[in-house]
Amino acid sequence: MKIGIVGYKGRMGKEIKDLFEEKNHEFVWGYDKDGEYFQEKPQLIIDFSLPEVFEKTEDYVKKFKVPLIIGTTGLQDEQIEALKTLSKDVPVVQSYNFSIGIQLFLKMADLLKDKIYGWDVEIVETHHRFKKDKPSGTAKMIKESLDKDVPISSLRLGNVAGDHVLYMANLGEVLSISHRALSRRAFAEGVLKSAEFVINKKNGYFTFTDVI
Ligand SMILES: NC(=O)C1=CN([C@@H]2O[C@H](COP(=O)(O)OP(=O)(O)OC[C@H]3O[C@@H](n4cnc5c(N)ncnc54)[C@H](O)[C@@H]3O)[C@@H](O)[C@H]2O)C=CC1
Ligand SMILES: O=C(O)C1=N[C@H](C(=O)O)C[C@H](O)C1
Repeated sequence: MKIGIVGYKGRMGKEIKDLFEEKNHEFVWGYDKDGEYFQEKPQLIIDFSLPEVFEKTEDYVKKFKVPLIIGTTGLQDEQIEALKTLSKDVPVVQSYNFSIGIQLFLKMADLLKDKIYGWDVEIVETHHRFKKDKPSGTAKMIKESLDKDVPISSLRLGNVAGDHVLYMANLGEVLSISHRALSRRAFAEGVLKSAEFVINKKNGYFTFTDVI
């Protein structure tokens, strides 16, 4: 595959570029703060940047008419709507977490959500000090999967790649589900799976749940 990355100079951008190149795919196009890198037209675009870059990504996806995989967090509702509109013309995969472990976490949360009536439920997420958004996109996905208003606590500590814990307690016991990304590689692997999934699709809106 010949890939393009929005945010290619960032932490995730570099991890994704490295992984794809290790697997003999080619990085041919990029967009970052200092503009465009152009070698040739990409076959798909991957966006790990910031919500304020979204419109630029949208323009490039329309211009190249290629699939989009987007992991940028903190998107506004209107931007998610815009992705759904875009997906009528090109395939789109959107997720706030591309790790397999978080997919399993969401399945466990779904299994438990009807069985913890009256329990205290809280989410704690911990990330590196450079993270711009709070709470994390993953914490928002976990909360959404529970169908109820659950408090989220956010810690910003050192270089933590991404920890999420769902605590559930009654007066006699505490149950928790926890996930720790040991590095950004786990997310990049999910992006590669998504690229293989989406590359030959014509259009449609997908999440990482659809991919695995
Ligand atoms: N969905 C997932 O599995 C994951 C999502 N993320 C999300 O990915 C995004 C990026 O995370 P990191 O790589 O850690 O951040 P980062 O700050 O290292 O990288 C962001 C990149 O976007 C570029 N950028 C910022 N403003 C720009 C502008 N106006 N125009 C063009 N480029 C611009 C920066 O120069 C930088 O290279 C965040 O939203 C983060 O929450 C991060 C890890 C996993
Ligand atoms: O910014 C990060 O680093 C991460 N962001 C995502 C989020 O906001 O949930 C996913 C992951 O936890 C790392």
